Amino acid sequence: MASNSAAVFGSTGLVGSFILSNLLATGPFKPVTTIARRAPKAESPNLNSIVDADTNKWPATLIGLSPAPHVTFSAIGTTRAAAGGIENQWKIDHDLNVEVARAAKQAGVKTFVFISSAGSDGLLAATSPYSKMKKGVETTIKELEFDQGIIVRPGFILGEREQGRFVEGLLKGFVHGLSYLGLQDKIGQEAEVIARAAIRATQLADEGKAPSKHWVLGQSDIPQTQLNHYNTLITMAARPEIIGSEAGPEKPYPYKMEGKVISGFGRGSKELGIPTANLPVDDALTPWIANIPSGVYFGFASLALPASHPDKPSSTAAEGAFTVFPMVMSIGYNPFYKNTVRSAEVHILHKFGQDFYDAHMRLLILGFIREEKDYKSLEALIEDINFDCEVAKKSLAREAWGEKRGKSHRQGERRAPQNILG
Ligand SMILES: Cc1cc2nc3c(=O)[nH]c(=O)nc-3n(C[C@H](O)[C@H](O)[C@H](O)COP(=O)(O)O)c2cc1C
Ligand SMILES: Nc1ncnc2c1ncn2[C@@H]1O[C@H](COP(=O)(O)OP(=O)(O)O)[C@@H](O)[C@H]1O
Repeated sequence: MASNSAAVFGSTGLVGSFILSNLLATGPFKPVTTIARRAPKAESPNLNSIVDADTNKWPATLIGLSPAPHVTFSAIGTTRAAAGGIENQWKIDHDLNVEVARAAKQAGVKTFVFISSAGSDGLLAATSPYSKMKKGVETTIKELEFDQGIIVRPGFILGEREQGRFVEGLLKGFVHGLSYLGLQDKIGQEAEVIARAAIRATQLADEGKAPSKHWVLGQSDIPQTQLNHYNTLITMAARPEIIGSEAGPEKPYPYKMEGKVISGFGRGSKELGIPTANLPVDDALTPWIANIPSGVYFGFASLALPASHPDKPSSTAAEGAFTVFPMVMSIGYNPFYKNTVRSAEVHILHKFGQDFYDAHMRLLILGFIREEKDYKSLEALIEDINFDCEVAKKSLAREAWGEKRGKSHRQGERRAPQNILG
């Protein structure tokens, strides 16, 4: 059994897809196996995706995995409407989860994580069928006596479901509104926050820091656990200066997005001395963005600067022509500032003589540097961002990442070649 392999069930759902993308982007887990009815959206050389429409076969498939996964996550769940009635929902939310947990035990899985629900242990557990299903699975996991059982009990799960649900959209607005009152963490949690808490809990368990062998994370533990994740997972000393293979960007990269540069909160230049050009985050235009981990990425930005802009090179005098620059960017909630809306902000590695709001910007995202973190001081945030800039510069300076154009990038004078910008 490899101590760093993981399996994820429910990987095409809301929380499961974030568990998968966070494991692939940041986790030390290799390989990450998914067993699902459909292939997950995530791509990675470390992903072992097993697609099988017959859920009855999943337990045997899990038992047959070699090496057996060290950790297994189950975020399997559906709705009564999607399942076509409560009986069918029971077969998935209860029976399938129970079968998967039993198979995991038989396979020798050490840590089993189940995404349950906040109602599973209160008054509701006795009355609501949904809570009964979750409670039934929790009881099985406890009885199976894994080395470590982890039960995550979120309230409302906030985030864009693949199908996009209207009611959920309304709820999201309502619960986000509560964040101003300091109540959001107690009522509903972002899908990505739940996923990170689940992953971080497995790491704490491996470090012998789980409070018990059957660890239940309640609603207010969830943001706290993932905050620990931000604070302790990455230390400067452990950060690599170069990211990615010498041979060039690997799947799932590149990601592309584009749009007009919009205003942010005006903190970049004023507070940090690091201006960031913001692009609107639109899940409809860039569906991949809903499922990628929040964090710091790097790549190239092409800008259509107006003819009047002092940084517009004479060689690209034509209006609408693009100039390419290396960039580092943050996608997420900026935990230091506790934003409740996800933003995409690009710091271009070039000193500009003038702003370029409204200019059209195209991004080619080639790799992931690190997760976003909370910081004790503004200085610590600035120090980390400056280190990110160095990582981006060094990583992009390699030939397969665009070094051939290194000079022109630095001067911002030519388009990047076809093999990179496509
Ligand atoms: C490379 C890079 C890394 C960043 N990392 C973090 C981070 O770890 N945590 C955080 O709270 N904000 C992070 N930020 C976001 C800054 O907090 C953000 O740019 C700042 O709040 C400016 O916001 P504004 O553009 O809305 O004015 C990062 C920004 C950049 C460009
Ligand atoms: N190197 C750079 N990278 C990104 N934006 C820059 C850079 N230099 C100047 N800018 C300009 O600064 C703006 C961002 O300023 P900032 O203070 O972060 O405010 P806000 O994020 O609220 O718009 C960008 O939209 C862009 O027009």
